[in-house]
Amino acid sequence: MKLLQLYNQSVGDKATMLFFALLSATIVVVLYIRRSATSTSGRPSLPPGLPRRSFGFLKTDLGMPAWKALSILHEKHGPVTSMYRGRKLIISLGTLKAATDLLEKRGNIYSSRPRNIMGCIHILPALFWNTHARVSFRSELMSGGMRGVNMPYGTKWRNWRTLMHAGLGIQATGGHELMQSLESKILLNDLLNEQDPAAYVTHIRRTLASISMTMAYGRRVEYFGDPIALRFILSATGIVLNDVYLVYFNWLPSSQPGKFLVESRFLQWFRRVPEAHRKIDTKVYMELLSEAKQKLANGETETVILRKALDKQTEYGLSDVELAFGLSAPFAAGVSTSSTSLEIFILAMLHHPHIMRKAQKDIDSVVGPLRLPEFEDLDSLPYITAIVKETLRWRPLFPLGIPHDSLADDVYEGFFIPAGSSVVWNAYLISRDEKLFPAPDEFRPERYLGSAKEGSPSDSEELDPSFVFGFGRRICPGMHIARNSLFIIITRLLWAFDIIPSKDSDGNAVLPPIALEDFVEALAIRPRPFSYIFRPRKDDQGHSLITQECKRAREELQMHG
Ligand code: HEM
Repeated sequence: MKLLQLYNQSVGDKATMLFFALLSATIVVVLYIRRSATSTSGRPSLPPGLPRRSFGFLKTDLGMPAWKALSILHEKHGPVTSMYRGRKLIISLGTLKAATDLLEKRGNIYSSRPRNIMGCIHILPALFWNTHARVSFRSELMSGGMRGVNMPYGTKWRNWRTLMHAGLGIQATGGHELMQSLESKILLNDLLNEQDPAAYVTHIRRTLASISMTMAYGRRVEYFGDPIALRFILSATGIVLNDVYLVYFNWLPSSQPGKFLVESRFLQWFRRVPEAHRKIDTKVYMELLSEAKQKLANGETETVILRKALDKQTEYGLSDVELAFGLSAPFAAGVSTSSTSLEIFILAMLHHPHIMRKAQKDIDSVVGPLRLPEFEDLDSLPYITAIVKETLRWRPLFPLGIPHDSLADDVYEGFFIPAGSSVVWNAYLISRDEKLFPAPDEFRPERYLGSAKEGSPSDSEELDPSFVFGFGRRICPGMHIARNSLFIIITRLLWAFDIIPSKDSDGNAVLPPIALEDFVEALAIRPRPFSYIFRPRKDDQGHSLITQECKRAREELQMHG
């Protein structure tokens, strides 16, 4: 018996050893074959950067924000660099020229999006480094692939994009100005009456939420706690509600390994939560859609996107649910982006009071005390337009853009870019390009004005940080709406208030940090919550003007549905 046990044990040990020897040999052979298959002999090499790790599915923790890590790689390797995230090749473009050359001029190749089954598009940069993606565009499991921003290049995306252009494009922007103006009048009044500075931000978000919701569904967000709007904000922007999301965001990449995990049958337990969320999202969007349809039929609203979507529904073969998801885009993509930009503007004013005073002087001389600034003042207020541009450039909201996936093999500047690479543009580095923006760390609106326009690409071209809105076929369709919202809100805020720092218990002014490293890091950065005060700068007459304008705005919005 003992002999038999010893025999079994030794055979077992041998079998185990044999098994491991065979396994190791197989791994070596597979790695060798893969390496040879991807060898660069006979064709250009991949852009230099961080090579693939053998166990690439493990998290690549760079120990610093991704925009910084990739900027260091660019310093070493030039305008095109690469790194792997798992098996996914990430190509980073570090100059405006490289980004324009590929993402714009070769838009037929570089206009798709990475496949993203579980997490969110924000996860892509979030994967490089240890961070929670707090605001996200949901993806396949959570949206059934119905969110346009995540859609791969193709007919479905093009159809969705047509709707976006109809409702948000440059021709449509004029149609939204009245509503943007009325909402921002209400914002001024809300801020004037707000006693708690910590609540300012909720008024700003309400305003932007209402603007987006009205554009898509013809429905206002009257107060921040509006349940359907709140649900929508959480759902469409993916603001993290609970730890379950954090778990997904932390370990389920949009790269290939995550894809395999999600697709593996016995590991699908985690589908339940996102699918449950999708059900709730669908319910909210469908309710909003049917309410909007009703209003449209009764002539109570006129939303261009919805009308166009209904006109095209049959031609595009869109189900009601697809249509409802499609319409959620302005909200999903437009609220947190615009409100974070306003927070960045406020930070800039706290740190550069002389710029605020200069802007106020301009506004006072053009507008005076007896009326509010209007869109018609835009041409007379170039300094404010310059402040809007500088806000967008100074702290680019998407320091690495939103990844475009490539659809075909390509060669650029002698480097091979295989199909299926994720291409990001390093908006942070572009915003720091000394040739375009001398003294780039300074917040300096003057750089866009008069003889100071030393960074303009040419005499005929105006210096504009439009790269913050992306490139080519996927460029942000809401960019004009965003610029308009920023212009009217910033002008009115500066007309009505001084933006000043809060004080600590000893009465010293507290200036919040402004370094990008201090911001919350995700695909879109945002400042950590900070405090400040809107100090009214108008007399009683000015205050009653704000109150009256707000009352009229509410009535008018009521009339327009
Ligand atoms: C300061 C504000 C904003 C910034 C910085 C911004 C930036 C961006 C960027 C970088 C992209 C990706 C572009 C690309 O892949 O090349 C994008 C896409 C998008 N943006 Fe914006 N955005 C802003 C506001 C808005 C607003 C207000 C709306 C709608 C009302 C909007 C709607 C969209 C949509 C629908 C997409 C997806 C486009 C696609 O994938 O085809 N954005 N935005």
